Amino acid sequence: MERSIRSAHNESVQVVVRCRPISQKESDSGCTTVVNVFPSRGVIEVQNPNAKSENEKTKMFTYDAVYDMSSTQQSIYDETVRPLVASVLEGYNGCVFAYGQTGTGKTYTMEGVVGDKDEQGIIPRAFEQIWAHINRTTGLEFLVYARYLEIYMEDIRDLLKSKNTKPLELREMAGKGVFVSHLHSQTCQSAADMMKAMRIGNRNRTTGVTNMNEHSSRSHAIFQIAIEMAEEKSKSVRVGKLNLIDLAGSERQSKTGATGDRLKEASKINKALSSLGNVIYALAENSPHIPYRDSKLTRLLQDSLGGNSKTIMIANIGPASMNYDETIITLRYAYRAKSIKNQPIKNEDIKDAKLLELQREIERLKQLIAAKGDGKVVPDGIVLETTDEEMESDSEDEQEKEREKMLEAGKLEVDELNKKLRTLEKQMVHGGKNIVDSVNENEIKLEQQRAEIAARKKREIEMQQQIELEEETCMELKQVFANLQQQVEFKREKLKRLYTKLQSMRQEIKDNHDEYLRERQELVEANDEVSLQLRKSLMILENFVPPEERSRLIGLIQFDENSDNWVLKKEKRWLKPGDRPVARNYRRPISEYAIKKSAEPGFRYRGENVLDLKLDMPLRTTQDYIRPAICPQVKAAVKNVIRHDTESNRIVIKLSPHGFSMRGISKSELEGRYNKAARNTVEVHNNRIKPIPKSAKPAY
Ligand SMILES: Nc1ncnc2c1ncn2[C@@H]1O[C@H](COP(=O)(O)OP(=O)(O)OP(=O)(O)O)[C@@H](O)[C@H]1O
Repeated sequence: MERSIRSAHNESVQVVVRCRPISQKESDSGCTTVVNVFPSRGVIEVQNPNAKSENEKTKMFTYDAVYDMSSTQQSIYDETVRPLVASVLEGYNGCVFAYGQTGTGKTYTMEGVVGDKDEQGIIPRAFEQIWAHINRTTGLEFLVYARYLEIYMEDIRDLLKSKNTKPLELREMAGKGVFVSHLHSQTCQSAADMMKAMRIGNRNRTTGVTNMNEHSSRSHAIFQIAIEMAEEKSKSVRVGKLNLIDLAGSERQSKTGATGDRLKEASKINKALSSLGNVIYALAENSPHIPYRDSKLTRLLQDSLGGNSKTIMIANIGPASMNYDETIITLRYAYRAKSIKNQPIKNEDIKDAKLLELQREIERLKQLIAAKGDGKVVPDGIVLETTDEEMESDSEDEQEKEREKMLEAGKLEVDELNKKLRTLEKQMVHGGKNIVDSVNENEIKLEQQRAEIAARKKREIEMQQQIELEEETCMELKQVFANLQQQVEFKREKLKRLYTKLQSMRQEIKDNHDEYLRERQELVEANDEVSLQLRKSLMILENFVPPEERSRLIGLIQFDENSDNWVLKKEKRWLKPGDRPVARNYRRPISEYAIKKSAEPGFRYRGENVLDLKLDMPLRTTQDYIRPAICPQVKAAVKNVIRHDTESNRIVIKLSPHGFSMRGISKSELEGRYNKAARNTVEVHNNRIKPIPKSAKPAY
């Protein structure tokens, strides 16, 4: 899709934080509330329940807006999301995503209680706003479609299709950015249509139970809405796109009680979220490399973070003391995200919009119907008007019959075309259609008032933050000191305040440094593991793969941008006459016997790639050797015989005849070795080591 070339202005990602009420489970387990929210100043304060010093006690963060436990779904929507959806309706890209620890209210904020007017979340409210706008706007034609996908364990799934479909691929195209290929687009004609799509998708979404949340979202879910709009009969189309994202929760495995598959799932979730954190970090630091390619989530969010979208991040936190660490991590991420700058641009004059295609098809059908409808054209383009000569040659009756038959067929075709036209026209929505229903004076006034209040509140927070900042610098100037003592007192007070601030900043730097060290350690460990794997693979390649096969593989390997992975190209093999094809890289049962054989364990083809094979380990190893059990009586009898024989110097140790020649040890050398340990008590005779009777003299 082309984008208009317009000078874009920088706009920061808007970050808001919402703290949910303490849950019954948390208060039952004796947790206290450690989060204080100051909505009028946009400030969140968190008390460290395990603080060892005064400096560690309170942490303070400032955001664009903060919402406390009593905040309503309506206020969050009106104050933060409504202006963004209004921009999308003008042709901008918009993105709202909820981030936070598991069980902190991301799904509640994004979806809420579906069907409950007060409790419904951002997604259903956005549907209402979009359709209220369309129904009120006259003179515009709209084409609206929805897509719903989830990223589960790094696989992309279409939530509007049945659950067991193949994972979808990510693609990247110049001018179109990153997109998911073959994702189903559901055309919508009302908010109800969108709600239906959302319900279908939610039924297909992967959820599970964890210690922290009974209905935990185990995947990242993205609801995409595209709104194409054009003035009637105009060829200039604008497209607004909205991404509404409910991320899976960040979590500590120990807290969620994850084991087995759930643990694997959790580590994938954490990996994707940590790559999101890395992208946020790199953008905030203005790093030259932004690691978007590290996960599918970050690739899909590329436009929303540092791209051409207007973006709101909603960081969800819980107030309980037991979640202090996770809360701080979320607040830090959110704080970093504040400095990300996007360049939103209006998508205008889009040449490959579906709306244009639809308009063209409708126009074509209309022309076809008009041509067929006036009775001149029947199927296969036969012209019904007959010439005088023809009239003369055929009988009138026959001609009449023929004509009726053709007209009938023509009518059927026109009906079919009309049906098709109606279906296509239905997909396109003419703005202002339900103007009577939706233009309720009071409702519009109320909406305007809400928008005004929201804008005023935003201004107030900004002003308050500005005032607090300036207060520190201007206070001194404003103060008129009665005497020197007062001045000293004031300065001491100021110094104290600044010192506290300095201490808290030092602590924050220390915490950040500790976190950095921890992350670095994790990276080093991950790197070590990857290096080990690499070394192992290289070792196999160097020692077990013939050089010609190795260079063939190197020639075939290439990086696939779409799957973001290395793949083996298909090799073109030109067979010379008489050559027999050899199975490479795959098993190729060619006869019934081979098929039967291939089912047997250990069966292999000559041409198989050894890299794909697992080592056939022996069924038993020497380590597994279990001595045969000997009954104690037999053991005692054998011991007794040995003792008796040793005492009477009759023991003979039989040597393998190869022992000498293989090792090249001479008779005298062997005797020397044994006698060194056995104090001149053995002799070698006819390959046998014999103890020398105590009475006899050594032979040398
Ligand atoms: N602001 C709120 N007011 C009232 N209840 C809330 C609020 N936020 C969350 N809850 C309740 O907390 C519970 C967990 O919320 P939710 O499922 O939305 O969490 P989540 O962050 O989406 O979790 P996960 O990451 O595991 O999917 C739900 O029962 C929800 O109703």
